[in-house]
Amino acid sequence: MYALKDKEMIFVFTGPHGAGRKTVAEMSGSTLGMKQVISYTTRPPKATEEDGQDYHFISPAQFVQAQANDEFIEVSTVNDHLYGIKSADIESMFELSGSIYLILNRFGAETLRKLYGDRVVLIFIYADRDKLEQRMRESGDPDDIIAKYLSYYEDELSFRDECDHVFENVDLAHTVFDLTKTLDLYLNRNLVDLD
Ligand SMILES: Nc1ncnc2c1ncn2[C@@H]1O[C@H](COP(=O)(O)OP(=O)(O)OP(=O)(O)O)[C@@H](O)[C@H]1O
Ligand SMILES: Nc1nc2c(ncn2[C@@H]2O[C@H](COP(=O)(O)O)[C@@H](O)[C@H]2O)c(=O)[nH]1
Repeated sequence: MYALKDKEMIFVFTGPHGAGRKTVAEMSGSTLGMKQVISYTTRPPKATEEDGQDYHFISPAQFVQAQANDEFIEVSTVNDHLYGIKSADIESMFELSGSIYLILNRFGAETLRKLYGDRVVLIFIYADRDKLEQRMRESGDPDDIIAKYLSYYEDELSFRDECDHVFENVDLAHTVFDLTKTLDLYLNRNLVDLD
C-alpha cells in the first residue's frame, strides 16, 4: 500500500451511478490541477469510452493475474464485472500532483477511508432517481443496464451520511462552483489575496 506523504490528500467521488460524479470531478479536478487515478475493469468499453482515459480495459485473465500479484489496493464487482485500483497508479499520480481523485462506488470509498483515514475526503454526488434515469437514457444506456443501476440507487444513497460533503447535482455550473470552492479549502494553495 502506498504511504501518503506530508500533505497528500485523496478525494473520492461517490454516489449513485449517473449522478454526474465523473463530469463534476473532471471539471473541478482540472480547474484545481488534481490528477485522476483511473480504475482497471473487465467491463467492455462503451462506444464513447477510451482505454486509459475512462478506464484501463483489461481481460478477466489479466485482472486475475494482477490480483495474484497483489497489485490492487481495492477490488469491487459490479454487474458481474471486476473493477480495481492499482497501488502503483496512486503513487505515480502523486508524483504529478499533491492531490488525487478517484470515482468509486460506496464499497471502494469505504475501503479507501479504512486504509487512509481522514486523509481521504469522501464527496457524495447525487440527483433524484428520475433525473438519473433520464441522464442514463440520454447517454444511450440500454434498458436492462439502466434497471440494474437504478436497483442500487437506495443502497448508494444510504451512504451519503458517511460522506464528508454532499452535493445535489442539478445545475452543473452551480455544482462545479460549490464543489471547487469546497475542494480548494483542503489544498493549501497559498493564494495571494488581491483585495
Ligand atoms: N447537472 C447535470 N445536468 C444534466 N446532465 C448532467 C449533469 N451532470 C452530468 N450530466 C450528464 O449525466 C450523464 C452521467 O454523468 P457522469 O458520467 O458524469 O455520471 P457518473 O455519476 O460518473 O456515472 P457513470 O458511472 O455512468 O460514469 C452524462 O451524460 C453527463 O453529461
Ligand atoms: N469500488 C470501485 N468502484 C469502481 C471502480 N471503478 C469504477 N467504480 C464504480 O463502479 C460502478 C460501475 O461503473 P461503470 O463505469 O461500469 O458504470 C460506478 O459506480 C463506478 O464509479 C473501482 O476501481 N473500484
